[in-house]
Amino acid sequence: MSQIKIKDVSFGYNQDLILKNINFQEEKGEIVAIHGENGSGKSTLLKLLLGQLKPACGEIYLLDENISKFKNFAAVGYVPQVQSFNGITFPITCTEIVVLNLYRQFGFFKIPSAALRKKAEDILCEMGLEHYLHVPYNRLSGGFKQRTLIARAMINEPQLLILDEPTAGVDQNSKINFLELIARTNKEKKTTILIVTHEMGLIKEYLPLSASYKMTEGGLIKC
Ligand SMILES: Nc1ncnc2c1ncn2[C@@H]1O[C@H](COP(=O)(O)OP(=O)(O)OP(=O)(O)O)[C@@H](O)[C@H]1O
Repeated sequence: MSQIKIKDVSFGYNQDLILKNINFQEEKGEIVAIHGENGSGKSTLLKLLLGQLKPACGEIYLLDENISKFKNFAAVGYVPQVQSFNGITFPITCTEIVVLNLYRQFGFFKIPSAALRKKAEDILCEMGLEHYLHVPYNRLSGGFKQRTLIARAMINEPQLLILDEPTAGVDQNSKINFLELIARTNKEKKTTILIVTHEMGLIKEYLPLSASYKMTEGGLIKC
């Protein structure tokens, strides 16, 4: 069963196609990286995969199901760029950011139970954030913010983890810690990982990639 299958997909925000006839497949347990110039369409491809955009033509399957019918988004963890969460100005804590991703399990009153909060705290501790559980997210360093966003994605124990430029904007040590964490997660939990990156050299050094692709002129070329 393919975890991701993209078949002859094209897409444009207007008449001009950004993605042209893309074909791509990723199997269970693989780690695959995509890189490419700014504006080449990497984030657009991820938005199509997450069902946020609809292809002009072609088909997309997630966990063997057509994206147009796909509902099991708890099985797909998405880690956005750290910068996309930098706009948070209210004092939401790390634990709250993580527990909110369990909203499907909230009960009648739509608030998280003590057990769910404990689950969020446990995963943050696993990520080495035990001293930051109640610290407002916007006071954390870039590396710790990134770990919080990974904990948020991992709390649903996803089969598939999609990472959008996870090493951008964090220091070298945090990058390496993060990549070691991703490699460990893949090995121990057999999580399938798709990673969009500008730092292919670093990714290749620290992750056992099954394949890498370059996005260029609307196409996806295997490297
Ligand atoms: N909502 C939108 N409406 C119109 N055009 C858009 C929209 N979002 C992105 N684009 C355009 O689509 C193209 C691809 O953008 P995209 O963000 O997918 O590239 P990217 O490869 O992820 O870039 P980067 O590496 O800079 O993050 C760019 O030319 C961008 O300006």
